[in-house]
Amino acid sequence: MAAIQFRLLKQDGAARLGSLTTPHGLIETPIFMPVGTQATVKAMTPEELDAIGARIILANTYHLYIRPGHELIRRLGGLHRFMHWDRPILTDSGGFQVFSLNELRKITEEGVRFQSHLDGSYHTIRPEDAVAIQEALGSDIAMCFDECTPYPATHDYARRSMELTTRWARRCKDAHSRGDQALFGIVQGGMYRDLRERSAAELVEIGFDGYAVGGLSVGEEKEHMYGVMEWTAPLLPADQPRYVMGIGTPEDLVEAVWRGFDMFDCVMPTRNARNGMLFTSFGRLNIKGAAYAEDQGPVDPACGCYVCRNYSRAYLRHLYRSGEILASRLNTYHNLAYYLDLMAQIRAAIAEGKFDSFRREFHGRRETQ
Ligand SMILES: CNc1nc2c(CCNCC3CCCC3)c3nc(N)[nH]c(=O)c3cc2[nH]1
Ligand SMILES: [Zn+2]
Repeated sequence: MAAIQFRLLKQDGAARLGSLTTPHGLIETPIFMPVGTQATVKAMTPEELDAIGARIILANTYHLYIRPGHELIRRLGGLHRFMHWDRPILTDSGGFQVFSLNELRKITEEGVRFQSHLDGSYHTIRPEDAVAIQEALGSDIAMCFDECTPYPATHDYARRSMELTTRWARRCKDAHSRGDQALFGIVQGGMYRDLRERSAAELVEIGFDGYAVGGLSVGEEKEHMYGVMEWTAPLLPADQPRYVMGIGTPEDLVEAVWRGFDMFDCVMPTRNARNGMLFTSFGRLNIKGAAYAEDQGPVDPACGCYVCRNYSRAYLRHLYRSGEILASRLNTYHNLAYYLDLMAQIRAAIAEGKFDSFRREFHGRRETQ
């Protein structure tokens, strides 16, 4: 049987309510996927992730290849056992990380040659290697090895980059043989409609278990980001998952769902938490602000999470200013709970056919505190 089964349960405009069945359990979509780069969602235990409703998390091929090594993880029973997470895992192929972590990298037809960001040793990752690493890790969903086209890029560069990504996608599919693991293609093409349409068509022609849209959230203006989403989503099979990579803020999530996407990942809720930036139903809140020094209220009165039920803004501000480890833990817990609860609200709105009014109301009540 196929590694995953996607069922489209309801449409509300372009927004979709779906369910994704994987070997490690069922996922309701639209879904936000917490990022766990080095086999951990920073500052959170798997039990805490489960308690706030996380149903799939991300890990990264590049980081785990560099340290501790994918063969070690294979020998120890795979990534689920290694990190004590028995729900679905999606691994990114490392393309984006190689480009963003290593100035000294060289892209050739064969693959990418780069120096380890840890010890400077030289490595080459080819599409076939990226697939083999993900098979060793045993993630439920693997991503093709792609080039995330930088922004800005000329049409000519974006075309050549997209064509390379398509040739690499073909090689990834030919190399992929793990039957209980899905493989997603990644649409590229920069900010050019003709290239995005070609990339989507070429990947659908090759045939994958799901499709991601890459090359976004790389510094482009919002209208470019939303434009690419609008052009691309309708070209991807309606009965398969659509994942837009590296997205995004709560506002971006609502806009991407509205344009027909099902899966999202972003480091913001976890990374911003460690910097004291908290997400709430009324916008962002900077917990180190002096205004909160004696504020006995919760981060967000509308949030029912463990942190908002038991700790005051004053206490969280104290922890953060004191550099306490608990500051990262509680801030991360709340931010992820907020993101996951937002997705639950979005799913409920689509189920009731009320996503349009949800979207208007959502944007209407937000500004940074
Ligand atoms: C933040 N913006 C952004 N992220 C992108 C990412 C990374 C998505 N997040 C992966 C997790 C982070 C570390 C562990 C896995 C992209 N990844 C790929 N393969 N291709 C992109 O075009 C691609 C494009 C992206 N744009
Ligand atoms: Zn909360």
